[in-house]
Amino acid sequence: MSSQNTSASSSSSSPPQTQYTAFRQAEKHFKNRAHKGHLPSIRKYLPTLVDLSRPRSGGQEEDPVWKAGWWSPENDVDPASVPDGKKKNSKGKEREKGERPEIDYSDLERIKLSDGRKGYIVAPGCILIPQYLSIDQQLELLHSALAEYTRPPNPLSISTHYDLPPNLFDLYATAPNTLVEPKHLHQQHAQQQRANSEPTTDQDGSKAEQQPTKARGRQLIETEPASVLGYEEIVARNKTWTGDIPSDKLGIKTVEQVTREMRWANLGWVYQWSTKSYDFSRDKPIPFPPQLAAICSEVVSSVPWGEVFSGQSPDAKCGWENWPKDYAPDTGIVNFYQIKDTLMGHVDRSELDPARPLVSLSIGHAAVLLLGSASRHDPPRPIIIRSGDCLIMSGSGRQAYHGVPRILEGTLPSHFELSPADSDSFSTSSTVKAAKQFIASARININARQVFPPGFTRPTSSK
Ligand SMILES: O=C(O)CCC(=O)C(=O)O
Ligand SMILES: [Fe+2]
Repeated sequence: MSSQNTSASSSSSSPPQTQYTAFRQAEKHFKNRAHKGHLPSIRKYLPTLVDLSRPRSGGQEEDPVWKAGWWSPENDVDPASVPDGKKKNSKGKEREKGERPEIDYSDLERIKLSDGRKGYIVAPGCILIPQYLSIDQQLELLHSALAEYTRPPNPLSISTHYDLPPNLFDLYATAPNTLVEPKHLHQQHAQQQRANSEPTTDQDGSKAEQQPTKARGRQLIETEPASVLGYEEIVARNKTWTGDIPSDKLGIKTVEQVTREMRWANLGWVYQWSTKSYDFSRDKPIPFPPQLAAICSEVVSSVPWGEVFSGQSPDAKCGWENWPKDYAPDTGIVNFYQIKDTLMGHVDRSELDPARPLVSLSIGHAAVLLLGSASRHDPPRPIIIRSGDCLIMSGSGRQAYHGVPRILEGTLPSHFELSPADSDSFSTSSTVKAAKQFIASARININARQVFPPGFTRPTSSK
């Protein structure tokens, strides 16, 4: 979890390229939207690129990434070297598709799950299972993510700032012009707001979006891993935390606008973005959705963990022997990305067990996911992550930097398209139709984790 923002990187005030870490360089490459008509070249990253779910050439479903022009040779041009007047604009004409290169996966170790599916070890402890979710599961999760997981008491990125109706997504479907008031109209926090208006900066010096202003980003602060701090220290530190402060810069909006601004929904144990830790002052977590827990536990129990960690001495002791029996997610984040949104490189280290699997499911548009190592100085591997893919991060892979610098426009699989049958049919519910409308310009990522290792007893005195 890290700072998610919507701004394209600026070049004028940024430090020279050499000061950037390898992770940041890749991030900037894929984020760049400064040159219209030039998508960043995916081919430039071909030697390490992973795109395991792409439909076979000549198959029934055309590869949407290819169809959208991401392989086009024109994208290999360094946009900075094209004089302004000569910039090509692909608007109005079909993009040149280029040739789909073959990708060499010989360095990826393949594993067989107990249900017969294939998984690929894309980094130590990190397994990509292409097309793990069936089309029906993708459609069901799309609907649950929007219509169920956004309901109270689950916190949403926008709930700090707006007085939200409890049935937000029903209204999005049936009365999208319903007005929503910002909280600051009722609450006075003038002093804290002034303090909060200082911009935050990430390690490379680029600005992380200010959370209060746009009610969407996440503030970045570096903290020690929860497994190092320990439960009692986290509880002690959080005693002074009084909650996030509503922005004073927001006006009245419609339900449709705030829903499109929503960046995340929190499941289970509540994560505090500003302290980068879970709120352990509650007796128990908000109940985690059982169907989602079942999907995540099932995939974890079907992985041959012994093979995944064979030959990795530090990971040999990470406790993987127990996961098939006792993995039970108790927290999760649902990320909602509009096409221009990005998620900055980060490590998820707020769970008390630093090695237990994080299960990450993708729905809707494809994206470029950068997966690095525990150091930002190692070049990350770009992975085209597509709807239905499942990525599991575990063992030392939980310390790996990762981020989503680009959502790939034009890559929505056809099963999400609103069909004439959907539009005419009274039996298709309004929220099912609205979910398809939402995903037409979005990607959803649902990731599940387990904060407490099984058998952990919370000291009652320190809650
Ligand atoms: O969107 C994704 O695939 C990754 C999300 C993620 O890394 C996070 O929420 O921590
Ligand atoms: Fe993450």
